[in-house]
Amino acid sequence: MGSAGDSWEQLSALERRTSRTLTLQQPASSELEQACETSEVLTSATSDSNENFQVAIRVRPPLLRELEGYQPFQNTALVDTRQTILTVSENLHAIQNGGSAADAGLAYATYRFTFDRVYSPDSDQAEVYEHSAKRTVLSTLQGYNAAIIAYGQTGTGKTYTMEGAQHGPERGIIPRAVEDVFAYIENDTAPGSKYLVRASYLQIYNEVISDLLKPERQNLTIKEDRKRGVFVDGLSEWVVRSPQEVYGLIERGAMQRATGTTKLNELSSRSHAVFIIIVEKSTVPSEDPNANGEEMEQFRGVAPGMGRMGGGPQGGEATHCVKVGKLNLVDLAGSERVHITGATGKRLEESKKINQSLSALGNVIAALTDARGARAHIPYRDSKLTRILEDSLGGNCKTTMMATVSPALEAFPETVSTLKFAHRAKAVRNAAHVNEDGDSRTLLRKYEAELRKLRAELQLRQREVVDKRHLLAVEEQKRRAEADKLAAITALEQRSREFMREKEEKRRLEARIANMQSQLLIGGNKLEDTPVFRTLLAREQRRMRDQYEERLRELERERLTAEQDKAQVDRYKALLVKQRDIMIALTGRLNERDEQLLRLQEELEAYDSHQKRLEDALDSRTAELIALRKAAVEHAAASPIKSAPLQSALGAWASGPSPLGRGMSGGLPVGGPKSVDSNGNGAALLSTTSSEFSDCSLQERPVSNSPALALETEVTALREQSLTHVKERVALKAILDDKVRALISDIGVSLSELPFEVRQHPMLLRQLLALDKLVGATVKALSASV
Ligand SMILES: Nc1ncnc2c1ncn2[C@@H]1O[C@H](COP(=O)(O)OP(=O)(O)OP(=O)(O)O)[C@@H](O)[C@H]1O
Repeated sequence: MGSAGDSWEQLSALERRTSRTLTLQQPASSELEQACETSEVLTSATSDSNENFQVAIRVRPPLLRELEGYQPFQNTALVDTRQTILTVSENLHAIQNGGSAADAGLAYATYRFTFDRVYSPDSDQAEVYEHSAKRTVLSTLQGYNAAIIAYGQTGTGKTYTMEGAQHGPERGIIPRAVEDVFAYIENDTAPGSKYLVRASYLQIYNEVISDLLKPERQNLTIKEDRKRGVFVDGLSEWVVRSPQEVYGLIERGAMQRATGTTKLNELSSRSHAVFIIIVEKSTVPSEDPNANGEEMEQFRGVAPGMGRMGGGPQGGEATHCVKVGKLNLVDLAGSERVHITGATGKRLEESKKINQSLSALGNVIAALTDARGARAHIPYRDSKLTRILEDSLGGNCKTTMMATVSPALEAFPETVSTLKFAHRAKAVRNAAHVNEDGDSRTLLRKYEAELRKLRAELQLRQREVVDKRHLLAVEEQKRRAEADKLAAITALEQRSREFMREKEEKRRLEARIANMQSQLLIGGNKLEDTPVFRTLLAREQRRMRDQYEERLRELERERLTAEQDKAQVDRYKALLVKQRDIMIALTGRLNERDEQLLRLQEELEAYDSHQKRLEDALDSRTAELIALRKAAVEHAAASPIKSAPLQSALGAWASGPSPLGRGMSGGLPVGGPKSVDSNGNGAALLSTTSSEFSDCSLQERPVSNSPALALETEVTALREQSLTHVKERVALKAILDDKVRALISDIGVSLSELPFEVRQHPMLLRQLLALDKLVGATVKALSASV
């Protein structure tokens, strides 16, 4: 970091560079006139108008300290009548007196510059504002970025020009700009236009950016984005609705601004201050059907008297056009020569920083106006000041640079330096364009959206309030109705009590009357002793007796009917009980029959299996018998010894034709005992066969001890057993048939005994049907199994 002297050297070097570029050299030996001509020629070469970057010079009046200094005051600045040319000379007196260059002397420096506007010490604040600020300020309302930058040596009137007094004719550019902005909005009668104004105030002190409206926000950083351009992150923005609100902010910020007393200025600004006004303007095309006055009124709530609004509650956001203009009002700290100001310590540090940043500003201007063509690199980032003013210098901005100078001879070098700097700045070209915001990020859009939301909420609340009121009214009605009801009940009770009292009273009176009547005497007799009374009484007694008797008869009839009904009911009950008992008995008997049937069935099965075993045994014995007989016959035929008894025993088998030849197999009919038909006819067949066997057994009797005979005997016994079984089965079947028939008949009888109405009872009918089915199935099963 260099010293303040170094910084000043840098500035001087910049001046030298600027001088070279302009070839505005101090006249060497030529006449002053010649120098002036040279100057004029050179200035005219760069005087082409640049709408977006205007440079104006203000020469302030001499201050008291200059007028009353150790040397007599000597004016060095001369403004031409057209207020565009400024001549500064160390010997202006000579020129003013029509002297020649020779008169002025070569030792005196003289410069002539052309600017967009030059203000003499006679120019007041209003004039400066009207010609050099107003247009720039109003361009903000059209959506342009704009900047008014006050530049100059310390104590030359930068703060005076920018701020001036808050009221009265000495108001500076800032208060006038604020007034103009609000006046313009007030007068904007275009339907659908609405505005939002907000303000910020910052300072750069010792290369630290701080928020003058929120002093706790220090050391803020600079950022940049496509939409907002360069901006200070975290800087507070205050929505303002009137010039007074802005003045309040300026006052607050001014109290925070770093100032100090220097040799050249009792209240010197030791920081660069930037007051920022952002104006958002929303316009709605007149044909927008959503346009109405309501929105305007709503918006007036935020910024009273801020123009005509449009856009319905739905906002017609798609058709809204929002322009955002930003106005930077910059009051730079003044450059100073340390050896003149005599700064030390803190002041010296401040001076160094101020000069450094101003030097950076000079470098940016030099880079922007380099005669060799636009330089690729513009050193905006060399200081906070140039970074913040990036848009204003060579960017998207309409800028007015207001350079202030002192007319005093003692400030001549600084004046020349300032003028050269300002002259160089005239070559800066800005490309300003309207900032239109198509998206919803502008504060105005956000406010509109918020307003719509709040309005909807308000409507809802109002509705709720109405609903609640209605509810309260209903509840009040209900409460009143209940009170009325209570009152009516109380009145009714009261009436009832009164009625009861009256009734009691009446009864009492009647009793008294009766009592009194009973005590009345007619013709010296008591009333009840009179014949008329007795006749009437007897008639009345008769009538009453007749009535009672009739009533008694009626009661008797009713009693009889009731008894009959009861008897009927009892009968039904008895019938039902009987029916229930019958059903129980039937069920019991059925169960018994079931068990019997099961037992019989089991017996039958046992007989069957036993019979089958017997038949098998019979078959095997018969086969054995046949085999034995056959062997005996063969043996007898083959034996040389003919045994008569044997022949006799073999009988027809040995001599006659074979029993097999008569269609018999082994002497037994095919099928044997199995040929019993289902009708029991097999018994006859069996007995026939048995008699044949009987014949055989008679022939075999002589050889009773032979195995064949024994077998025959056994077969005969088996046949008899089998026959017995068949008979038993037939008998069993007959028993079963009888029992089933008896059961069916029992059920039939039981049913027929039931009274007709019981038989017709639906439940009984259902049970009977079920029973019938059960019996039928049982009979069928029995028949099949038997
Ligand atoms: N045009 C003017 N008419 C009358 N008085 C002026 C004018 N310009 C400046 N002054 C006075 O000059 C003095 C210094 O002015 P000012 O403080 O505005 O200078 P500055 O450039 O802001 O100084 P610094 O850079 O030190 O802050 C003040 O007293 C101010 O009132």
